[in-house]
Amino acid sequence: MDARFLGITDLTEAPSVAVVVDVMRAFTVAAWAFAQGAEKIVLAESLDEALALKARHPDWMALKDGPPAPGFDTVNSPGLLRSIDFGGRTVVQKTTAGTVGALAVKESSLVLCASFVVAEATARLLRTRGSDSVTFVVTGEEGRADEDLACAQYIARRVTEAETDAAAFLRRAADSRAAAELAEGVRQGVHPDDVALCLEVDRFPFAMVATMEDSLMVLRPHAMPSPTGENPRASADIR
Ligand SMILES: O=C(O)[C@H](CS(=O)(=O)O)OP(=O)(O)O
Ligand SMILES: [Mg+2]
Repeated sequence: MDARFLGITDLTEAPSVAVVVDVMRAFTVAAWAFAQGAEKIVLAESLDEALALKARHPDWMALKDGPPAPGFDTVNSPGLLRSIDFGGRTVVQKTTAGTVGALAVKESSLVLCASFVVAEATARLLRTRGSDSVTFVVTGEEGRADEDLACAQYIARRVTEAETDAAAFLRRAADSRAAAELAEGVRQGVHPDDVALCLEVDRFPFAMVATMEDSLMVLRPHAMPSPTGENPRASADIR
């Protein structure tokens, strides 16, 4: 498999297959929202769009990064999300890096959103699909965020080498600037467990597939049962 690793601003055209990586924290949060029962996540272009969507659909739940804000139900923190019941709800998510990266490749024929918690399911989906060229969008720090790059490289390796050891990749993520900022309270809307939750490999047995639905980019879980026969809920169509 030919793997490219690009920052959001390096994208000159939509790749055919894109894996958008945001470990800290957007796509760890998205996975937790699905684990807590969310039906789908609408990736919003802006805070105003997120609030407008929620105004149009009062039963939807909106989340943003940074501190809590009026109109938003919660923030971009896996530790805080863990105690929320999203059963059957639609979540609208807007963050600084992750959601922007996904929207940058909305023309791609396959868009997966990923982090360590869905690494194996993401790799398995790419393996199953037989993609020979995959562009990993490293969303943080203009493509240099080491937690995102390490995760992207881990998933890429895992597509071809199922036994790849995660330890060195996780160490880089643990040593990243994002991890330090979360731990030191530089970032807002943080739970003390956030970094640890972002570093859990294969916590969830689903990949996350984003498709365009009525002009909105919508993320859904895509069950990737393991060879041992687990059969997690939910799926999304892949074009
Ligand atoms: O919530 C996050 O960790 C970041 C935003 S910031 O760096 O804290 O301002 O957003 P993400 O898009 O999840 O990287
Ligand atoms: Mg990030």
